[in-house]
Amino acid sequence: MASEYTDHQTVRMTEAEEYDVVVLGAGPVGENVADRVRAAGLSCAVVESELVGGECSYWACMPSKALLRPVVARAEARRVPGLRQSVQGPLDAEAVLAHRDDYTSHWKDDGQVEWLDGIGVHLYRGHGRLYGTRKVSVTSPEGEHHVLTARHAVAVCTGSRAQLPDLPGLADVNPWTSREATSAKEVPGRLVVVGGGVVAVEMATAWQALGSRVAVLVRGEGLLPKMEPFAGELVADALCEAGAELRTHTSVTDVVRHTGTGALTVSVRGPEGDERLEADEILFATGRAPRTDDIGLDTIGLDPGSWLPVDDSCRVEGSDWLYAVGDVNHRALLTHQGKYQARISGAAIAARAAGVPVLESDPWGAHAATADHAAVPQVVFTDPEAASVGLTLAEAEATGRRVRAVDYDMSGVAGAGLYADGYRGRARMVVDEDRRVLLGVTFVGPGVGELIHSATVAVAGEVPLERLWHAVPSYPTISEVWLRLLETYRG
Ligand SMILES: Cc1cc2nc3c(=O)[nH]c(=O)nc-3n(C[C@H](O)[C@H](O)[C@H](O)COP(=O)(O)OP(=O)(O)OC[C@H]3O[C@@H](n4cnc5c(N)ncnc54)[C@H](O)[C@@H]3O)c2cc1C
Ligand SMILES: NC(=O)c1ccc[n+]([C@@H]2O[C@H](COP(=O)([O-])OP(=O)(O)OC[C@H]3O[C@@H](n4cnc5c(N)ncnc54)[C@H](O)[C@@H]3O)[C@@H](O)[C@H]2O)c1
Repeated sequence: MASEYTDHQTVRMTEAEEYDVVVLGAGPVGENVADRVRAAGLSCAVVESELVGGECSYWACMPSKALLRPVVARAEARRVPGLRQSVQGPLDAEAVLAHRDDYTSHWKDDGQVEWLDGIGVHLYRGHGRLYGTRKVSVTSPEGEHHVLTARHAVAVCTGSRAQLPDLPGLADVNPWTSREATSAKEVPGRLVVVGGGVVAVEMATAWQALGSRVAVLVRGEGLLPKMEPFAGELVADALCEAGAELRTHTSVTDVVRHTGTGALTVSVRGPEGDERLEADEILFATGRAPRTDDIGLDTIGLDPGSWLPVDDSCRVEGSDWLYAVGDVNHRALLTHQGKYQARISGAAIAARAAGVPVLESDPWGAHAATADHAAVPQVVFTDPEAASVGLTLAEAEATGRRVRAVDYDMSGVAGAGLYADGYRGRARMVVDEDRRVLLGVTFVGPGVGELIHSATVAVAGEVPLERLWHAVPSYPTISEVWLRLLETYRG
């Protein structure tokens, strides 16, 4: 690490303000690091440039799920005989958007600030930057400067932002990113969605059901490429049945917004050659970039704009005081996994501050985020839901282990048939044949989001197959798919 930064022209020094721990970024992850270190009796300051609660509360998880819940509930109700007839009408888009607004507290963070206050964390509003070893400078919106010193640790929890492709003039047409897709006040007539990942499928599902005519453009083979192939296939079928158009092997080459009408012409290249699509909005759901370009990484010898690789206690490699937690370390860009890392790193910071000589850093120890490697769960809140934990078959095979995939058509489960008429879904478990434990599980189908934690327990707990036979699923629930998977494995 480089020695302390001394450019006093960049920041006017104020009297040093000292804390045990300084957290940069008050998203869900920064909040949880602060909570953990406070619970261990350390003093803590948090620096936030926008809203306490971060991307998740205002432009990601919460608004997107508030938009999707009525969509999925209506689709499921339409599959229940006796109820179907009552839910044939369109969604009340205005009411759905109003519900979404309530869920984001109308983009106000008073509640979260009160919570921080309640746990005794000092909030500095403003843009924070590292300022040499264990120091953070903050410039408030009013132009006031503070230099905070951390006695033990600085935790960078600045998250990620949408990554736009490098198309000339793209910024001039004001494309939607995940922020606009989750906060838009009106339903666009025609929406082009670029990308086939989680943001793309969730937002295509939501806006198609809210009344947009959606076209999804995917440059690769299909949707949800990070999951088992059948997940993307089932979600694609459902999106198309809902009226969306899906074009694979298709890339955007140009986007023009017309003055006057405000409409867009989107030039695309696909299997049919070059074409032009007309749209009212275009959403780029093309991945994320780390928010590290302007956080003073250069003052400690690190590269601005890079993800921050960490060890299993979330400490930045080569440092004894700098931690990077949540999206910014690029381990698993998910709120629940970032919060898990916050619990682990908070405990590690507290243990090191207390002078504990040896941390519990063995796999699955209290100071090791082992689940990041072996048991990351994710639910994609589309209709049908897609939920997974651990490794896909392809990932498991790539580790060189002797593995076997066991598949089951979930329509054969009694509880699934009761849950929805004509239930369509599929399950896969990936078995480590030598250890006879599960490496990964994927469920796709209505209602599987609430099923995946059972698989997370099995994978993280490395529960032997022989013992899984004794975990008896209740009749008649969808969970009986576990029994069917075990029977299929036994043959
Ligand atoms: C549309 C969408 C839907 C999603 N849905 C889900 C979901 O359903 N479930 C799920 O688990 N995950 C979901 N995610 C992912 C989830 O939003 C992220 O994993 C999560 O927000 C990461 O939390 P974080 O605290 O690391 O970062 P963020 O939530 O991005 O918070 C970082 C905070 O740091 C602040 N900050 C940044 N730079 C500075 C600076 N220099 N000074 C001061 N403050 C700074 C930011 O203002 C922000 O408040 C979704 C993502 C998107 C885009
Ligand atoms: N329910 C959830 O858990 C949830 C919901 C939304 C987002 N998230 C998380 O947020 C993160 C971001 O999601 P995301 O969907 O933006 O990213 P992603 O990485 O999952 O998907 C991005 C997709 O865009 C494609 N792409 C990239 N550049 C492109 C280009 N120039 N042209 C066309 N396609 C391009 C990629 O091939 C990829 O399939 C993910 O890690 C995801 O796990 C989670």
